[in-house]
Amino acid sequence: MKTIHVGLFGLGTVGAGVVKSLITNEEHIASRTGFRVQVKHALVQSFVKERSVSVPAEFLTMDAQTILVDPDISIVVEVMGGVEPARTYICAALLARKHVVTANKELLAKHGPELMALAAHMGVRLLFEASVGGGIPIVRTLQAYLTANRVSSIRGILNGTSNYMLTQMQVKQVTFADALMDAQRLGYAEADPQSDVEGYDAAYKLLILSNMVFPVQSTLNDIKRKGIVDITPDDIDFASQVDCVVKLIAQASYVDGCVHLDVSPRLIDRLDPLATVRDVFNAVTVSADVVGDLTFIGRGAGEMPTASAIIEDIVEVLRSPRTSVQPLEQHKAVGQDEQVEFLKRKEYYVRIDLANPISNDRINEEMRVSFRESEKVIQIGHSKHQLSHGFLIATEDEERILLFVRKLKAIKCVVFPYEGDKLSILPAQAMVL
Ligand SMILES: NC(=O)C1=CN([C@@H]2O[C@H](COP(=O)(O)OP(=O)(O)OC[C@H]3O[C@@H](n4cnc5c(N)ncnc54)[C@H](OP(=O)(O)O)[C@@H]3O)[C@@H](O)[C@H]2O)C=CC1
Ligand SMILES: N[C@@H](CC=O)C(=O)O
Repeated sequence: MKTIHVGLFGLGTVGAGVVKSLITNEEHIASRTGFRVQVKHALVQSFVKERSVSVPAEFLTMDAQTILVDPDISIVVEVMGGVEPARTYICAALLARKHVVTANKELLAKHGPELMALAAHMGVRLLFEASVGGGIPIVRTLQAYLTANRVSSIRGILNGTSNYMLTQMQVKQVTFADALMDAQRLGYAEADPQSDVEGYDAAYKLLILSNMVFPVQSTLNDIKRKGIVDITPDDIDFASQVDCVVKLIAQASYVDGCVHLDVSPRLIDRLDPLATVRDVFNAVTVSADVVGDLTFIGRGAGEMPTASAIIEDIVEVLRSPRTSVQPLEQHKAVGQDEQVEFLKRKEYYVRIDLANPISNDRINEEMRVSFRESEKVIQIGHSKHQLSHGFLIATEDEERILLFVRKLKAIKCVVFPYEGDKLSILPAQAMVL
């Protein structure tokens, strides 16, 4: 039986998971593919760092050339993260006619088209299942099993760290900082966790999916992005008062020849299927013209789920060293900044943090002058000392929310979409509870 030698760029959380599972499942993979798959070298930055997998000293290298010039290594797995030097090493591997498997969403979101073109030119494969949704097989499903469908939207939870943190804050009442530390300890967070909590990571993944299914090529600049950094336990509490939960939702829609991309926290109804997606789980609903809606759910981050996606890509290379799927023909986006009418948000969750306590009478008075009778406002809660107030507001004009906030001399205001149904069942008039 032939042995396939793999070179790893990186031996952190994901790299260690790949090594462990290739060892554990070596016989199983051999029986299913007819190949033995073994990692020969791993590129690291330190020889002395403690690792979750024990490897012989000669296995590690700090010189990328050890992998790049080794003729035995036919598949390179890039799990180091970041743009450089990952991009340079991947290009060098492709130029050396090695297949590349990567989990690097940031690199793909920023340089995906050029790397894919290089792989196609060199006649080798560049696979990236692990870059979106951790262990969920969403990338190949979209590429290979929805080719005859036209996709109209993708909506989901694409960042395991944020979802884990929001769940911990909701269920165990832990602070934002403690929840983040926990996510880092569990290996879910990026090396720079700002990428997770500021919504960049989810935006990279949304862009990768969007560019696979829509005929218009988008860039990171086309994404409206907001992360969970401003979310407080009060938001989670106010959300529960109206049977909602806070989730970081990534959404891509293709309407009238334009792609609309948005990553933001949202108050979603607790009966929304995404509301039950907890902890590190991710979920993606794809809507397509022939098949209808398909929902995928699974662990979106962590050592083993991500290793699973990488190994399935390695197996895919063994089965099909030449791609059989034609990429979608795309044209560049033009004039996409105008949101189409039905995508415009009209219902908002608003939290106002004030420097001094304020009475409900005063809030009521400001509301009367700030909002029209046709607009709807409910106060859904306030913190113990009335310093933090939560509202649901239905308005055609987001500016009026800011005007209302300014009148209260608030020091901080958080506004994001509300997707529950409490406002729709109210009569059209401003009111305070
Ligand atoms: N963690 C997860 O759940 C998931 C991660 N990903 C992606 O997978 C990739 C890896 O993530 P993860 O394993 O968590 O990251 P880690 O930070 O745990 O590991 C990174 C590894 O790369 C090595 N490395 C980094 N920079 C260099 C460099 N310049 N030269 C040599 N070696 C380098 C590090 O070496 P050393 O150990 O010596 O420091 C380390 O072994 C990232 O792109 C991430 O976005 C994708 C899906 C899920
Ligand atoms: N940091 C990422 C890791 C997987 O892509 C996440 O939390 O989702």
